[in-house]
Formats: sequence, structure tokens, C-alpha cells
Amino acid sequence: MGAPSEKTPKSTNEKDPSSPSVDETDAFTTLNLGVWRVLLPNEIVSGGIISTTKQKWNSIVLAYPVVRKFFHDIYQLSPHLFVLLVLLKLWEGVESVLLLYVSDRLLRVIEVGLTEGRPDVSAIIQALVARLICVTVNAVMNWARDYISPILEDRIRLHFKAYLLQARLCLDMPTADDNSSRSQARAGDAWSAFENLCEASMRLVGLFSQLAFISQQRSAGPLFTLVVMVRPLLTLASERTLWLKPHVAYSDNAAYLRLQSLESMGQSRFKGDIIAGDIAGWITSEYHRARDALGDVVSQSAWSLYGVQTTPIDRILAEWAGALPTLYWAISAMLAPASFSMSSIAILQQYSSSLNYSLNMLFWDFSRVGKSFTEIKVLYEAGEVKNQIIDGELEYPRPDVEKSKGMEIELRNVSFSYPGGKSKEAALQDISFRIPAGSLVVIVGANGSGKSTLIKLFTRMYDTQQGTLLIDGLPISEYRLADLRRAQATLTQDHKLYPLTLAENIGLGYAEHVKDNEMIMEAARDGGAAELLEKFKDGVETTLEPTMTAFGYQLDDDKHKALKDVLTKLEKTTEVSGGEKQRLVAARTFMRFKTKKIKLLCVDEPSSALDPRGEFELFERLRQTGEGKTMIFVTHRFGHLTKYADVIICMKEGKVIELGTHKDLMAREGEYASLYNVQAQAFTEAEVATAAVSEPVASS
Ligand SMILES: Nc1ncnc2c1ncn2[C@@H]1O[C@H](COP(=O)(O)OP(=O)(O)OP(=O)(O)O)[C@@H](O)[C@H]1O
Repeated sequence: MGAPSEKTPKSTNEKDPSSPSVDETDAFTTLNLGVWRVLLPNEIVSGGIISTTKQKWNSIVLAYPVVRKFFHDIYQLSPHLFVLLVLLKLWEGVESVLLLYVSDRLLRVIEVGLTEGRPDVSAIIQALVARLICVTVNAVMNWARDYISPILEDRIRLHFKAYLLQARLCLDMPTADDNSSRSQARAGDAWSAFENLCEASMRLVGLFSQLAFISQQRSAGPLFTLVVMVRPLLTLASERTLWLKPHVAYSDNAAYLRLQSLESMGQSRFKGDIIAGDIAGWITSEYHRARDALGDVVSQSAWSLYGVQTTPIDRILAEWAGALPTLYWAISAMLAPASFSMSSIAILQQYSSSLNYSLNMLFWDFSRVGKSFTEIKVLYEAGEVKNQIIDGELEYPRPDVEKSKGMEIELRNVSFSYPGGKSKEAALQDISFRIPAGSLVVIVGANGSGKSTLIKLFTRMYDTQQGTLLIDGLPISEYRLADLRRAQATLTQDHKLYPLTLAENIGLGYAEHVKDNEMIMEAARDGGAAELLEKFKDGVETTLEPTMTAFGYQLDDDKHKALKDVLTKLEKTTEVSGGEKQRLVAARTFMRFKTKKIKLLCVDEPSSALDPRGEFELFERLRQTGEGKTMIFVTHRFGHLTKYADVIICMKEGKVIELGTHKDLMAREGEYASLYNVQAQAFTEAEVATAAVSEPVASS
């Protein structure tokens, strides 16, 4: 491991130019742990053992209400299984004392027999039977616990998966993009936290029963019990854990980040590009190069690296403390040889190792209790992330606005940058214009000029940072988001196919009618996807990307042919062409029109993969179906739309540079006219080329 170092932010900056920018107020300290940088608040770094223990305790106290809720929720999931499992866990705690007791008894009766030269057979048999009963009961209890655990585990995992799914689905775009609200919560942590807490309670019960039992024994007593506890207490005091500490961890090690990027290129989504580009060899050699550059700087998790930062002195002290019980009975035997026998020494050894084990396990479990508390908190916090886009209260459409017309949109001095974006310039800069209700608008402009960003503001995927966006005369933020969304339909280049049936892929445009096959087929025809649906033997019930669960392991081509055949026959992902995907997504938008509530249609370059006829037909159908609504088309191939456009907005570098009808803008001979002429020229050249090719064919 690279030597861990703790330094204050200022000195870090002076010594290492690659260090992160740090808080000028010296609010935190940066720790370099392998490839990781861990930032800890200064008050936590500077605290000694007492303050660290206090922090641990405070974190546990603070997390208590949420842990109580956690147990209540699990109890509600299955009261019987919950109670049974908790009882079985507690039994594990008592089990160790029972075993101590019966072993103790067996040793004593054997020793009496050996000393007197006449073994008490019936007492030995009784002790053996007691031990047999004890281990049998334990075996049954363990079996019952292992039988119940997976059932409860599944219920807990699925419950928290549903909880996290809902939490993630509710996030808006800026919040989802925001690093600080990105949650580490995982549903699997709920079960491990529950198990850890049960285990810790079991250890506690076990420890108290052992302490009570051992301190009652004549050969041991309270002093011996205390001596045994020294080592585990020392381990607890010197234990380092990040779990209960507020911190930020990240890596800026260039070699490590390079390794991560190259490793991700093994994913199937890059397969085609990697084969076509023949770059597999390059990736492997770059990987080796990055690995060499990383050298021996370790890349295990920051949490485990933080935990192993002990010194040899800590280890030596712990080992010495572990030898104290032996020292105790050795000295006791010297001071009072008459009260000691071989069996009492063996029993003391047994007590000592049993207590030591229980205490070590208890402290180990309690160190995980901190982690479990944090995980439970993180889990519940994931459901409480506040969206950055605040919902409005006003009903949309407003009762005082004419319903049959489309949505009116007005921008007043709007500027916008993507949260966390890396660009030097804002995506939109000081934009003002008004789109009257029911207009057909075409937005044109070069790549990156801000056309799609405008659509994202109209649909309130993001909020403007400067200026105002008005819908029907009032700021967009005043309307209820759900109402606004219900009144909008979008068809963009970003839409994806869901891993569901084709019927659902289309039907979810109008979720209430997702089972209405007639409506779905109508939407499919409008989107140009009807022929595609007929191609599949399962028709609309086809799932293009079924969830894959099948895997084969250690199958030999010849010996396990039957098994391999089963694997081959299982369902696979079906690819459709880019144009076919766009037709299915377009069908979903036509399904959305069937809600009859749409007042704004935003179409953003949805036809890049469609053939020219497909694109022409799609735009025509959208235009006809959208009549009476405000329609906004973003497209690079705008030739056949401009004659219908009430307004054309021409964008460049985040600004509106021209605005008007086709005729106005052509007369101006500016950016729009130049874009139009390039297209017109391309069409003319294509026509000439087609004519040149078709002529000899026609004459032959
Ligand atoms: N999610 C994002 N995060 C950060 N920057 C973004 C994001 N999306 C777009 N941008 C940037 O905002 C600017 C405007 O992008 P936008 O997608 O609106 O352009 P566009 O005119 O639609 O381009 P195209 O014609 O290529 O689709 C670009 O500089 C782009 O890099």
C-alpha cells in the first residue's frame, strides 16, 4: 500500500500540484489512502479515542429512530418469520453457555474418576447425554434458522428494491444528474444490516450469559473475567472505521481512472465498435500500461484501507493483552497450588478462549453495527431526496384559457447552463421569443446550438437559471408538473425502447390503455410500425430484450450436448434496426395523442435513422394529428416542413440569431438561408445523380 498520510489541505496543495482544490477555511483534511482521497471534517480527524468513541455513540443515537422504523417495517413484512428468526438468533447466544456448562461438567466428573481411580460411569454417561442433547437441539435450531432466513431475506430485499425503485423513478433530471444526491443505497444492504444487528444482539446475550456463568465459578471469578476482557477492549479502542464519519471519498489517480475506463470497454455495448475498429489489442496494451503506471498503489475500497491503518505497536500490545489470562492462572497456581488441578486449568483456558472469542465477535459485530446503522439511514434517505424542480400548484390547462388551442410559450431573457456541465459557454444565452398557441414552429441550427436544450426547458426537464419561461402567460413553475406533462407529447432522439413487450412499448404512451390492442395497432400504423409488428411470430407480445437469467457452467461440447441445447433454445435478445426502433418510439407518441389532452408536441430529430419516405410520412402524420396543438419541430432536414411553419427559429451558439417565416428569412440571406441552400443544393445534386444513373437503364 502507498504509505497513508494525513495532511491539512493547504500543505497538500503546496506539495502536490495534482491534489484536489481544498477548502480555504481548512474545514477538512485530506487523507491519501492508496488511489483514494478521503476528505474528513477537521474536528473528526483531530479527536482522540474518547472523542471518537463519543462520535460513534452520537451517530448510533442519531440513527436510532430510523433503525426502529427499519425493524418495524421488517416486522410488518412478516411478523411470524421475524419473531421466529429473532428467537432463533437469541438461542445462538444462549447455546454457547450451555455448551460451556456441559463441557465443564464432563471434565470435572472425569477428573474425579481419574483422581479416585474409580470413574463414575453413570455421571459420565449423564454428562455425555447432556452434551449430545445440547448439540442435537443446536443442530435443529440452526437448520430452522437456515430454512427461514432465505424466505425473510427475499421479502426484505424485494421490499427495499421496490422502495428504491420508486425513489429513483421519482427523481427529476437535475437531481438525478447531481452527484451530491446520488445515493449509495442498495436493497441488499437491508438484509445484511438486519442480520448484523440480530447477530450483535445474539452476541450480547451470549456474552452476558457467559459473564454471569463464569464469574459465578469458584475457579474463575470476577477478576479473571476482567483480565480476559482487556484484549478485546484494546482492539475496540484502537479500531478505525469510516462508516460513522461524515466524509467524501474519490479517486483522482490517473492510472486507476484509466484502468476503470479501459475495463468498462469490455461491456457488450462496445463490442461492435471494438471489432469494427480492430482495437482489442490496443485496449489490452493500454490496460497493461495503466497497470504498470499504477504500480503498487492499492485500489481496494477507501473504507477497508482506512480500517487497516494500525501500527506494529498496536499489534504487539494486543498480543500481550491476549496472554494476560494465561499469566493470571499461572500466577494463581503459584500462589495457591492447592486450589488448582489440571481440570480447573483446562476449564479456565476454556473460559478464557470462549470469552475472548465472544468479546472479539461482539466487537467485530458492533463495528458492523455502525456500518449497518449507516446503511439503514442511507436506505431511507434515498427515499427522501428532494427534487430540485419544485412542483407548482396551479391546474393546467387553466380554466380561464381556451381549451381547444395549443400551449402558448414565451421566453424572456432566458439563459441556461447544464448543472455540472463542462462547457465554458452557457447552453442558452439571453433568449427571448414568443410562440403563440397553436403555431407550428421549426427550430434549426448547427450541432450544439441549443435546440434540444430549448425543448428540455419547454417540458420542464430543467428549470431556467436566468430569465422567465411563461406558459399561457404565467411562469411554468406555477403549474402542477403532472398536469403539464399530461398536456405535452415529445418525440426525441433520446427516447429508448423499454425492456417490455412491443405492445407495452407503444401502449405506455397512454398507460391507462396499455392493454387496448386495437388502440395500440392504430398508434403503430400512425408511427409506421405496423409492418414491423407483423414480422414477429409473437406479434405485439414480443419482448425484444427479455431479462436474461440463463447461464451454463463447465459444459463440455460433446459430453453435455443436451444441456447445451437447452441453453441455446432459451430466449435471446432480438435486435431491430435503428429506423425500426424510431418507428416504435414514434408509435408511442401517437398513442399519447389518444389521451386527447395534448396541447404541445415537441419533436426533436426523431427520424435520423428513417429512410427519406419514412421521415416524410412521419412528419406529415405528426403535423396532421397535431393540428390545433402547438407543434415544435427540431430538425436538420427541414425542407418539407418550412412551408407550413408559422415561425422558424434559427439558433447559433446558444443564441437565437434569426426568427421569422421561411420567406422573411430567405430574403434576409443570413444563417437560415445558407443552411437551406446547402440542403437544396444537396437535393438538386442527388436528383441529377439519380437521373444520370437511371437514364441508361431506361434507354436499355
Ligand atoms: N446533459 C448535458 N450536460 C451538459 N451539457 C450538455 C448536456 N446536453 C447538452 N449539453 C451541451 O449544451 C449545448 C447545447 O446542446 P443541445 O443538445 O441543446 O444542442 P442541439 O442544438 O440540440 O445539438 P444537435 O443538433 O447536435 O442535437 C451543447 O454545447 C452541449 O454540449
